[in-house]
Amino acid sequence: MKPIWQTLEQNYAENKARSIASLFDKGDRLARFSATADELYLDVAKTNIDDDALDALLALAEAAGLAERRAAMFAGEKINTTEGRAVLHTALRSSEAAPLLVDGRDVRPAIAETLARMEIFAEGVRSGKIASQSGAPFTDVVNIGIGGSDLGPAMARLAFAPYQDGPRTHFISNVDGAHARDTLRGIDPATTLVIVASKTFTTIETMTNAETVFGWLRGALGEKIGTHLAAVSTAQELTSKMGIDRARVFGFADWVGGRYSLWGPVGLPIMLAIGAERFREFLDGAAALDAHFQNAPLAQNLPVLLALTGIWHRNICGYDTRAVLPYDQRLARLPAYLQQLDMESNGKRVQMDGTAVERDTGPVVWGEPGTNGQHAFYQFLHQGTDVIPVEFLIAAEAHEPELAHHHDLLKANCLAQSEALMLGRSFEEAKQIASRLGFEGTERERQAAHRTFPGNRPSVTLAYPKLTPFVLGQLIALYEHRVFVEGVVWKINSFDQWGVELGKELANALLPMVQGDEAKDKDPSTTALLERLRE
Ligand SMILES: O=P(O)(O)OC[C@H]1O[C@](O)(CO)[C@@H](O)[C@@H]1O
Repeated sequence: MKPIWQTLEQNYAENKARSIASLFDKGDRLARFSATADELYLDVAKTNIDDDALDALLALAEAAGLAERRAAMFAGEKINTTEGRAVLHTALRSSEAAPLLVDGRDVRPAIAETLARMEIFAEGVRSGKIASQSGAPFTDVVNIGIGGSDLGPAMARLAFAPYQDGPRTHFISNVDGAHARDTLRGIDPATTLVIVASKTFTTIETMTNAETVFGWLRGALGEKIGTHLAAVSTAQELTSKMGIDRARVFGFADWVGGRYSLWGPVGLPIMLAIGAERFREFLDGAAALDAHFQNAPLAQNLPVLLALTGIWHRNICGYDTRAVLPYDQRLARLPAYLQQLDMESNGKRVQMDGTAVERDTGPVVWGEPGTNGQHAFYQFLHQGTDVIPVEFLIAAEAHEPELAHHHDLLKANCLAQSEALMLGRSFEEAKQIASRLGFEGTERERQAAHRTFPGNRPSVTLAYPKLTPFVLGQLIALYEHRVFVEGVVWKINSFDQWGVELGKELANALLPMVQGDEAKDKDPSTTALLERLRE
């Protein structure tokens, strides 16, 4: 039997120029190339993957040991082998009762206890029972964190705007003082609760911002600011050093990766904004997708189909990037969130065993909400020299029934884009358009060339009834598991992030030179830049 990769490469070589639209002529393509999981519907039919290619891709997942790796993750085995850790963010949203052992200890009681403490705290703040120093209810929450301690709640905060009935939430992540300054402007420290969120509690950006924000609180409230503070971390002893009351510290274990952490205490700002009940719905959505990922046959399994489509585009077609284009303004931060989830997880160049990867790994992930993107970079998507596989997201219903005509336009645009990318417009059609515009002869040909769309550009679409907490939970879990499946096929560790370390170390070494020390052992380019950047 031919190796699976070779089968896929040959299939693509033979069918590269085939029209994607023609694939719909044969049989019921949609039945095989779409699938549902509770509220989510995934359509991967507008791609150049045919039945044989899908068979081979599914065989690839099986041959990579997907079922075993998946079972190992959910069972709490230490699949993050470079850090010697289990990977159990799924446990944070699970309502299963059977013990889940890590190092011989059941992790479920601590998860349940922390969630219950979060709920008491969040509902206390929301009701005004837990109040500011003056006794007035908290009106604002400032979350200080970066990466996984910021992107998840910041993304969800926007997504859940229709459900926001608690204090306003704000996010400070960048060490750039402008972020703190601009965020704090207009907020009253007397009624602001500050959450310091950091898995390690050593991240320089977060520690620096925390000191600045604490100073801001002290300026208004005096030295005793404890009633205005809370912390989220795995390093409880470090939170005490910062003077945060133990009762206000919400811990989690090292088997929750930063970029997978919004289901636990890192989600506290979301719970404060929308309440404990809605937050549970968010967890339930993710848990439903977890169950689907574990139980649905691979051929109808959303994360598997999405991952295999990604592998086809990355490894077989050789596309370097993928665009995530939510036709949902409230998912404006989803692409940024997915950049960390996907690129920090799968931007790897060695396999689990330390040898070089055999294939390209994670692509560049980028995107913007539709329809804004249409008026910016879609020109490139339709007529540029690179092909970019696109992932559209769209809800059947908006939260604004009185503005239904807006949503109709949004849906029409989303569908139009995937259709236009697939069908394109032939030179002949473009010539007819040029004729109608009054062009003749060679000028008609020239004008037609500019109005021709090559088409045959792939896209997938994710549709859901409405952007509810349950649906967002499903969506995020879907992307998490997609990243996992791709990582399994590429044989990489999707749960470490050594690639962020070198820059951190060099920044520490450079700081004294930025502050005036002589530049030592630096290349001429860096030395010259240091000179220029000194105040
Ligand atoms: O939550 P912490 O420990 O402050 O880390 C923040 C982020 O920094 C990283 O370690 C590296 O960027 C991310 O993985 C993490 O989400």
